[in-house]
Amino acid sequence: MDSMTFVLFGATGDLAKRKIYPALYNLFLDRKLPQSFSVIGLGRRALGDEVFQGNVEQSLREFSRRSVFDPSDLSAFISAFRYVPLDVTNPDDYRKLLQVVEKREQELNIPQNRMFYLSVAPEFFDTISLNINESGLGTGSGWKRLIIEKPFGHDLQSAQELNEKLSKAFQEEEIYRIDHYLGKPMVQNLEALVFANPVIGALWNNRHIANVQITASETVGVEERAGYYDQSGAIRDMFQNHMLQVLMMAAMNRPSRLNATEIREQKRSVLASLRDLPKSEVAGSIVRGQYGAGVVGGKEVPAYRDEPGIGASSLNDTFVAARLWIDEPQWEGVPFYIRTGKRIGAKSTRVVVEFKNTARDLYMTRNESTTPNLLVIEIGPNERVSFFLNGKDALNDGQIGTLNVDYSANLSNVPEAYERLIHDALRGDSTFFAHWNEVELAWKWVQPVLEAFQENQVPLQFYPAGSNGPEAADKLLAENGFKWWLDENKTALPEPLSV
Ligand SMILES: NC(=O)C1=CN([C@@H]2O[C@H](COP(=O)(O)OP(=O)(O)OC[C@H]3O[C@@H](n4cnc5c(N)ncnc54)[C@H](OP(=O)(O)O)[C@@H]3O)[C@@H](O)[C@H]2O)C=CC1
Ligand SMILES: O=C1O[C@H](COP(=O)(O)O)[C@@H](O)[C@H](O)[C@H]1O
Repeated sequence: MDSMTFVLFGATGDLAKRKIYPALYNLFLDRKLPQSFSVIGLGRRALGDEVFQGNVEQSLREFSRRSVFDPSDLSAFISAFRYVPLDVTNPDDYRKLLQVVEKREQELNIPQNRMFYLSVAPEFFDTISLNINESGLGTGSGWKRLIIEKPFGHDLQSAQELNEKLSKAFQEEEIYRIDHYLGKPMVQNLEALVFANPVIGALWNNRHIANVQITASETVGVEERAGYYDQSGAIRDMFQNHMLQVLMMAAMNRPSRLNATEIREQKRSVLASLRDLPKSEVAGSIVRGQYGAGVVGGKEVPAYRDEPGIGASSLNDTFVAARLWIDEPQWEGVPFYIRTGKRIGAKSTRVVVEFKNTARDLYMTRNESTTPNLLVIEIGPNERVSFFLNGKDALNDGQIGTLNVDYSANLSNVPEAYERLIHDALRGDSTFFAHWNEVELAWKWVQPVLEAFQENQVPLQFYPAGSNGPEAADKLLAENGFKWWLDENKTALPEPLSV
């Protein structure tokens, strides 16, 4: 791997502390960082190198997935860190930064390969990229790359404007837009499950699949992010990015090769084939919800409108459910349902594929009922793949019951999303980053939904905290003769045989 300088904007912030430093440290211990590297942290605070290095060490002790710290590893890692006070809006500060970067490159005798990581508020993304360009930081003799956090715009127009500005300083292949869902092992695994298993791949079409359900439910509420979340809602915070990324990964066609260009092209093609949802039809296909007071994990929690920083009449969506259609022959007639919400009874991110129940008629002649075969792919908090099949229950006169073929991954100590993604970016592999084409198409699809919400054309459905979301989300499936398949605690997955 190329030696490089990692320039971190937002080095004193929450994300750096909780995710980026632990990720870099784990990569260092796993020998996945280059032999020589330099990290330059930036923020407005006036810190010296030593204090900064102490803060980095503190964050490792608090947030790293490893709990044992070898002093020599730790000091070798920490010694790569320097701090430069910088206001992102001040061009002079970038010139000072350039001097420090160059000095470190000379000391370490490394090429001018520079990774710029923007872990700051999105309103600074364009200013920073412009200043990187104008200060000479971005015109060294090595490569330059930009890792950029979400959110990428707050609607179609702002995303296009941002992209336009970024593209003045960075080529598309130099931009790595983080979507941490793409760093999750089971999201990455969707491709292998379908394309490395002919037995599943052969069924991956409308002849065999009745519907696909993608859920990301969370038990947490708005937490301390009222300012951001009340302007964003579930539709921007989760749906436009993470949920549509999972949809693309689940529904893409077979790539001819397993490289970034091919996989991203197949993903793009899923979004390009999504049936448009005109504003006038949003209310028929989208459910918009907000949590009321309730009980989550045995604890009483307040309604969204009573959360600190949220207005008493906020119409913000904390839950969204949607029915989507992909206008490709492979998926004709197969509804894809997506739902995501906060303050739901259980934390669960999963894809459930319901197969057509063609065995039903045969077994009905014996007064027995079969359950549709289900493939359940749990993305988090556990990683698991389960097949729910039908079989004879020896303990019940050989009647048909549900067999569960279950694979549970023990991923307790595997690299977490930020490690995998930063490692990929350092290697120049953009497969699991969001390409502009995907981001733009995602905003294009979502834009009429944003407008319909804004104009209050979609009724806001209240649901008690701790429930599964508004009943209207169940009706969305019932209209097509389906129901949500939930997790074991929430009863609706078929009860497996005890044999
Ligand atoms: N925190 C999280 O879990 C997640 C965050 N994100 C995204 O990551 C980014 C960072 O979030 P987070 O770390 O939570 O934010 P924080 O508010 O915790 O940190 C913001 C950082 O920006 C720096 N900063 C603010 N203004 C300036 C300025 N004018 N010049 C230079 N530096 C400045 C701050 O440093 P100082 O105060 O020293 O100036 C600080 O280091 C955001 O885009 C967010 O959306 C995405 C997913 C999850
Ligand atoms: O990006 C975000 O994701 C989290 C959910 O992530 P997960 O990995 O825990 O599923 C969500 O809570 C947050 O609001 C959103 O900004």
